[in-house]
Amino acid sequence: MSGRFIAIVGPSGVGKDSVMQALAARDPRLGLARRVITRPGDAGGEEFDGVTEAAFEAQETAGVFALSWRAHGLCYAIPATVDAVLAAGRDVMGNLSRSVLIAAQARFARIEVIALSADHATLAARLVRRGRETDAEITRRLERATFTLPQGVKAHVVENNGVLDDCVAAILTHLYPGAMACNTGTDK
Ligand SMILES: Nc1ncnc2c1ncn2[C@@H]1O[C@H](COP(=O)(O)OP(=O)(O)OP(=O)(O)O)[C@@H](O)[C@H]1O
Ligand SMILES: O=P(O)(O)OC[C@H]1O[C@H](OP(=O)(O)O)[C@H](O)[C@@H]1O
Repeated sequence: MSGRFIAIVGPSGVGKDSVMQALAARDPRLGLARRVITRPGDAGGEEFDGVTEAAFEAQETAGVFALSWRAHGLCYAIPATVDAVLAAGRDVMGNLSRSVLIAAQARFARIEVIALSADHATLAARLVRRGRETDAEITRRLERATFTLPQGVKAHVVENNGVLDDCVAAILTHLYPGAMACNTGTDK
């Protein structure tokens, strides 16, 4: 059976990248899709392929992306190379925009949507502490926090207000019910 594409979604600052990195470190069954983004490659945060807008559009036209979308003035994509990993039966996580979920459900034969949530004050404090965006950009990101999931999207909602490990454990239990999560790291 093919693997599942695990879409990790939620407002900016909710912890999508942190949770995905922790999941990948905790459980070798979970791969991580490396995104293509029109953001300077040294911006920090997740590992991604930074490209110019012209290069992005050329790759998009050439069909090398499984999914692509625009948000926060940037272009984002999940490369179609994930198909080979899924075909080999491996689950792969990807950080997606909530706006691309209908397309994602159509694109992948098996998909799980994990919607992370955190309260507004927590999101704001995290974005300021992370310091990747300007104050104005942070304000715009927080305004988008209430974006609702498109109708027809079936998501499993997991809170990430508290300890990251609790959120990670809840996701592993949902993805692999009844099975012991493989723990290759150390519990904190
Ligand atoms: N459970 C947590 N407790 C404390 N800090 C956290 C937790 N989860 C994430 N953070 C911190 O919050 C900040 C935002 O997390 P992260 O970049 O993973 O969010 P994101 O959802 O991927 O955001 P964006 O969509 O803007 O990329 C980071 O600095 C991260 O270290
Ligand atoms: O608000 P929505 O549309 O759900 O998410 C929009 C985009 O915001 C985040 O981008 P980044 O990782 O902060 O650059 C997400 O990863 C997504 O690509």
